[in-house]
Amino acid sequence: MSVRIVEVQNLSCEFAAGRGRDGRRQKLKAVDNVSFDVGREETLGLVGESGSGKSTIGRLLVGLLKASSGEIRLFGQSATGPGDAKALARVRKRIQFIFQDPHAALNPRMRIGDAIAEPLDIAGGWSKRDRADRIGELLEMVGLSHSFAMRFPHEFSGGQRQRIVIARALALNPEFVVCDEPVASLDVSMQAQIVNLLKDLQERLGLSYLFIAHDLAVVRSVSHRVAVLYAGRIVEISERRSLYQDPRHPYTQALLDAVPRPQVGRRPPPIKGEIISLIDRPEGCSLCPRCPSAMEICRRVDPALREIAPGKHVACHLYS
Ligand SMILES: Nc1ncnc2c1ncn2[C@@H]1O[C@H](COP(=O)(O)OP(=O)(O)OP(=O)(O)O)[C@@H](O)[C@H]1O
Repeated sequence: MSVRIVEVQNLSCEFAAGRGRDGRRQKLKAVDNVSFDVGREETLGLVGESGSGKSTIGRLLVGLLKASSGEIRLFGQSATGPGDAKALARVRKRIQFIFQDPHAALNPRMRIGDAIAEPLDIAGGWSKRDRADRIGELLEMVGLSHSFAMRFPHEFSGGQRQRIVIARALALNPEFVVCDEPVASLDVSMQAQIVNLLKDLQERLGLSYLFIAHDLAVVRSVSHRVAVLYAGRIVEISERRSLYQDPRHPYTQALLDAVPRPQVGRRPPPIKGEIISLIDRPEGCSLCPRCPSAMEICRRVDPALREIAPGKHVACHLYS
């Protein structure tokens, strides 16, 4: 097993959610007791429908949000406990975040060379010459000509803008990148190009990724392992091949059934029903109201995530 560079233990994150009917303050538990790790040069795919807590986990890892409880260790350094603040700041420089929407991520009035160099300017210490060389190097690294540096974002397609966003994320040589739905806003052929670019960069630069998506099709070719998230909890996590060939959790099976198939031509309906309330979580398994395999026990007892085969963890009473 490769070195673990990200270790997450029993992580939870709550948000204030106004007052309930009784006037009491309510909390929404977006991430509930989640544990996983990411190895060096590994991609962990994180998949779940809208509202399942994917972005919250990504933001917790890069320090944009504070955990309510649990522990995050980055390169061996605690990011949640009362650790060494300077050491943590050094570790944070080894981590970057790629946002979903390349249109929103780029300032329309900033030349793309300056946008890419923003992290260098913030870090400081770059001569004009080195800065210009680095911009050219980063543009070429993501498959764009260094002559584009003087252009503005509106001169580029969605896919090209995402390449620019990736170039900016790589400016300070990160080792771990949280990719939050990096291809969600692109058409299918562009999605494949960006996924291939990220894979290529991983090989060349030895990167590790947390790759967030709401669709199991998108993470298939890029992930070494995949974690499936439902209502803020991991319901299945395993090696990629095992997840796609032998999905065990009913929610993973439903997500796989919802993957579009070219020969069918249209997307089958996703699992019926709504995600449970994250404010007032009912007893028992969170999927129970929507689960085609629900049993009596599922209404009462919340299943723990258990290792049912080497490296394959599932939270479902069908396997207890
Ligand atoms: N800052 C916030 N304040 C209050 N609630 C929030 C906040 N951020 C997220 N939430 C809530 O937390 C839950 C999880 O949101 P999150 O964005 O992590 O889900 P997601 O799986 O990334 O969804 P999507 O695919 O739509 O981006 C949702 O119910 C969301 O409304």
